[in-house]
Amino acid sequence: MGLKNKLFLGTFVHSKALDELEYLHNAAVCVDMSGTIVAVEVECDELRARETVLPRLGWEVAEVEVVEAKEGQFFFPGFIDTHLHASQYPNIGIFGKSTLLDWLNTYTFPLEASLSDPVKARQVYTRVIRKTLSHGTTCAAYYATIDVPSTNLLTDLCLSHGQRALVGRVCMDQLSPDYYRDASADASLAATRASIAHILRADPTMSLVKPIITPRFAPACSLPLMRQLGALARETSLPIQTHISENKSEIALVKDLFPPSATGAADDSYASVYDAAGLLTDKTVLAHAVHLTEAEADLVSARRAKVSHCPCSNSAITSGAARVRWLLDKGITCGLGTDMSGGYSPSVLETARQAALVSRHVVMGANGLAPGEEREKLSVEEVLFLATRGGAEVVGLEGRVGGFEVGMEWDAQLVGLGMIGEGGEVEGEEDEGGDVDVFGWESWPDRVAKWLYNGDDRNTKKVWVKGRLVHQRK
Ligand SMILES: O=c1[nH]c(=O)c2nc[nH]c2[nH]1
Ligand SMILES: [Zn+2]
Repeated sequence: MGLKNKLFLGTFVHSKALDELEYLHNAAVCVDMSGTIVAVEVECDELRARETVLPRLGWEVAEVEVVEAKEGQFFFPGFIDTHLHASQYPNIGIFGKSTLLDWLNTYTFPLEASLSDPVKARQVYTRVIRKTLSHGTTCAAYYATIDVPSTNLLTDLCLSHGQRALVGRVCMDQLSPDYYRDASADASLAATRASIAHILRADPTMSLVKPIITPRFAPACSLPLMRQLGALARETSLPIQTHISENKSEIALVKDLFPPSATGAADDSYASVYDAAGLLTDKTVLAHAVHLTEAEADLVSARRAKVSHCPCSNSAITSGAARVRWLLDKGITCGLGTDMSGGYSPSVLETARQAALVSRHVVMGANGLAPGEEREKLSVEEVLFLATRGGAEVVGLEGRVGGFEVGMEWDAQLVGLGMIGEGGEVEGEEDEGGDVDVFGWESWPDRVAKWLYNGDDRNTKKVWVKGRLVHQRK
């Protein structure tokens, strides 16, 4: 791929802990040809890096590519979108006043079914990858559709565009329209195996793309199918993604469809249905988890399953306000999901902003719950943790991406804010800051807060995955 050793210079910001961002100023990060961070040096300008760090690494100074963050710019880990439907991208913003079950039938199933057209699938999947990369999403956990060839195409496009991804063929063999349903549990399993085999052929070491077993959600899956997918997860050690407790009517439907007499579970809760089928593992990503009961959250925690918090979607299709602090207090690992197109935005930054705001609604009293305590509020630092390190743990990439440490891979974005000069103009033609104006007197935490609340893709200047430049703002 013609990759070179790289030297990144400037300010680096990443999460140290849930509520703590670390600011490394005047720092140098060296990334080798494989995309791995091999040195992180503070108090290190270009001269010092050339004279001491590069020789120590045995690198030819002339062959190193240097990328410098200018005044007002900083490097930040790439975002991890832990839940989105690549196939629904054309529908973002289109949901009217629907709620989950009518939204699926009205907007979603017809669109997903139409992507069995390979020309349309290529158009949509190319666009969603480009768009999410342009918003700094370096890793995405994608739902595709039930169609194997177009799901394979999504894998191929992630690889050619260089986006890290988990790709899931959607499994659904009941309670969905005739035109969009797997013919049987066995057919669903066989198709899933075919899409897994394709990924393993295309990326044998799963260095960029990994398969993820994807039962759509309990109502659309028969018990035999869920059990077979649970067995497949045990056989392959692959991750699982599904939805849980998003909407009250959905939960009532699950209780009707899966009584304990059928599942063998101790109760009729949504989490118990998945658990009884072997789908609640430490590699399971559960989207939403808005209305979990205390006992369900304890079960999710005991199984070490993860939660993808999708605040844009939960507000858009009126699902409710997930209690993230409560989930975190239970020891459940959480990340953020745009959940396009239940969610209206391709941006994890927007999702982080909405996570902060929804947590304030929890404090004010949402979901028919009594107003929560102040501490339910999520801070700027916390939502950015969820968008990076939290997301990495949700998708099983902790220690590999989500921060700037030796041994981690360089999945990163260069963020630029508008620096305002004395005349009130943005300094430097190409340094558009979008809605983020920085006057120069703000502290670094305040600059990052301004980015969180007003930033967008105009601030995402460059994006790398595994050391490869995969997006550059024109
Ligand atoms: O947000 C959601 N999007 C979906 O496509 C879906 N399918 C089942 N449940 C769902 N929830
Ligand atoms: Zn979803």
